[in-house]
Amino acid sequence: MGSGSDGGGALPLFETKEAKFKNAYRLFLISMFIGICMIWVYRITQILFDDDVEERLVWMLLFLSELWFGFYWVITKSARWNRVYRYAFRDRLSHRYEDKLPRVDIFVCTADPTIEPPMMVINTVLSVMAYNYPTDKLSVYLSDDGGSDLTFYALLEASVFSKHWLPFCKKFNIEPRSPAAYFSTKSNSVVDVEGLSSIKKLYEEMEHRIDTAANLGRIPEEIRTKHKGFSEWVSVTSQRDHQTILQVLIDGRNPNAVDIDGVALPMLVYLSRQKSPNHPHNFKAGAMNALLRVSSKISNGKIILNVDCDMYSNNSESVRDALCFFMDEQKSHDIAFVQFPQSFYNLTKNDIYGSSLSILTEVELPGMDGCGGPLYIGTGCFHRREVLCGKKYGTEFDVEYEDSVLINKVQEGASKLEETAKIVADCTFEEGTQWGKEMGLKYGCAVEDVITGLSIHCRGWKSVYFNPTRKGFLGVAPITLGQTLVQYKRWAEGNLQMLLSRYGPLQSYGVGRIKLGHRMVYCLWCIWAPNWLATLYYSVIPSLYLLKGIPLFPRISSLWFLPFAYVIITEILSSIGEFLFYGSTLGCWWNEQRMWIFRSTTSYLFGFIDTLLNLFGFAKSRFDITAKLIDKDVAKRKDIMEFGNSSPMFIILATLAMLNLYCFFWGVKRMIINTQTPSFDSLFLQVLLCGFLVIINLPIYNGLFFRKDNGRMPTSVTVKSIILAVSVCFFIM
Ligand SMILES: O=c1ccn([C@@H]2O[C@H](COP(=O)(O)OP(=O)(O)O[C@H]3O[C@H](CO)[C@@H](O)[C@H](O)[C@H]3O)[C@@H](O)[C@H]2O)c(=O)[nH]1
Ligand SMILES: [Mn+2]
Repeated sequence: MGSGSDGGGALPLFETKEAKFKNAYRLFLISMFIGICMIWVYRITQILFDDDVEERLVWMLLFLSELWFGFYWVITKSARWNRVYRYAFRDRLSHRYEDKLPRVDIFVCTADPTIEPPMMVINTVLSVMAYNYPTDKLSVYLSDDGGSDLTFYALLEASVFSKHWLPFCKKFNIEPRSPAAYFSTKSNSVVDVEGLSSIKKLYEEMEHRIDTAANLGRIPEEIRTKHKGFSEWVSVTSQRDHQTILQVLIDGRNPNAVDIDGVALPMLVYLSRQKSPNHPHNFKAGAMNALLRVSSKISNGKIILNVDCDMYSNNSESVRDALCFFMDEQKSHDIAFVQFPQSFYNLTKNDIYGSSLSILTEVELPGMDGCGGPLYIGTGCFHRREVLCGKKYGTEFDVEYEDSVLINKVQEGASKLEETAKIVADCTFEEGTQWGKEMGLKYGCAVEDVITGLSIHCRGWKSVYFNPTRKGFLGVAPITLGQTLVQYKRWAEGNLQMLLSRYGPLQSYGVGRIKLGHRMVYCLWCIWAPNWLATLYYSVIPSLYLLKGIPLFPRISSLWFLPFAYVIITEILSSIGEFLFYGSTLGCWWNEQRMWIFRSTTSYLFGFIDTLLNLFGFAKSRFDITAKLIDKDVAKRKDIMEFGNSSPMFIILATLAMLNLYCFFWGVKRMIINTQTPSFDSLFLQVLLCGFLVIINLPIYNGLFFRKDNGRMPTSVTVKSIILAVSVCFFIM
């Protein structure tokens, strides 16, 4: 072991294990699938030809909905068919490669100083500067699409604070290395008290200065004179119209760039690419591509880590962990990127908006890893630079990691470097090039990350999903219902655009390169949006027919009842099982069921419509940035659902809730009073479905009628939803 870089016969740097009880689980899935087929058979055979036309139509559409759900079920379970789990051995990596570690460039993206506070951004930056990795091989780039001098100022402060923070982290080997996160953990007793209080004081002073500037609305003159970079803002008139601003805040090549212990600091660069109203800037994808080019002129790291500005590093070993997957002598040759899960630090106990993504991170991504590799989800992801720049998988790929020392030899000063690197961030630079198409991140899709990952898979590469016990990255999940639904709308829209693009998993592009199973799992996200149709149908029609007293499901005493019961019960139990097994609560499961229905009838519907509008050229693509600032008033109510405005999404939700409430009570009442209508026996499943929807919607009734706080539903929503729901019921009766 450890006999040189060829690694022949050496122990592997990573290991892959299959999930336990795989075959038993597969058998179980097959039994469920048989149940689903029986439901389809029931719909086909039981259609009554002497029924009236309307009822036959309703029945057929119900069948189509169930066909869709069954199909979607197959897709979701395909992501569970072959789960694998990865383990990295970074001690072996250090042993074999410590002096040959590659350069790593870290890209942090921010876009708006008001909804992404600079203090949060620099905490993320500091956390990644403090990785346990040779500092001369680490470069950190901040892309600021907000073009804000406040963000620049905060980064300048961070560059000074890092001289104290990095030695502190390394001396006491602390975790996590985001100062704000670290100061709020309770377990920092191992550190010496004096050291802790003095670093905390430095941090608080810095925070105070930044807050003062933020409240002032401009950077005070005495600060502006301290760095030449501020002069760039003299000519900046707007966020959307300015020249490229590139400032090397710490020049890692400079022997004077050291911390208080005399240890070299990582490179730290601020970039705000040129913006002009005449050029599309392509949101985050455009920012990433500018970073790719600028960094290639400065540090040109072979490995690139991309994080969103709210995702601080929670584990100082992540770079080394990721490298285990890139540097194994036998198994690394086709691995293009290593994706860590998106995890969040601001979740409430029962995760009221279902934003923990726990099933995605614990079940679906390991499942995708088993059949070709996880998707690229935009943050917490390590890429090989060449792959991100468009390289195909093939023999010409060199796995040689020895760094060319070229960059170090360049003896030009930082200002000279800024001048040369700046040019590639101009908005005209990409004209007539393959950037955004065959090179870099793809343009024109609301999920630039996922489609870029897919195109990499189409070029023959694999990817790896790594989910260590100590989470690699922690970020901010949206904290209001509105934000959550808008975020999902963007995702649903982007994924549907992807399905329709030439990379779409159903398209022929990439056939043969990307396996059927892998395509199926990709579909899981691609077809989120179309779910709205079947879900909406299922949450309206059976309830209205309950009101009319017409049964649409088999009676309890019929044999056809069995497949329904089997599928419903096993699906509920197995999904509860998944939640509990991965450390979630029953409450989380319940909230996730609610959010699935809410998203389907709002985010997915709107995402679907916008995709179509976009396709036919009626709408321009946009990127609604998720707010990371937590409003104090909202934070007080974090355990109840936050509505607060009269978004059209809320009107839909409220109308559906009212409709089901009405159908449930009138339907049941009529069933009891009027003996003409069919009995409970034949309406049981409909009552159950409608009752379930009523219970799911409890937070909506609460928001409509009982709450007094600012997070309640506005009265206008209450009025509109009641009128709409009542009219639908009268119309149908
Ligand atoms: O014009 C823009 C817009 C956004 N961003 C950055 O993109 C990141 C993600 O934006 P956010 O609003 O936080 O979106 P989320 O929905 O939380 O992001 C998820 O989904 C996005 C795709 O929809 C991916 O880009 C993200 O990486 C992924 O975390 C943030 O750091 C932004 O600063 C830019 O740099 N430029
Ligand atoms: Mn985000």
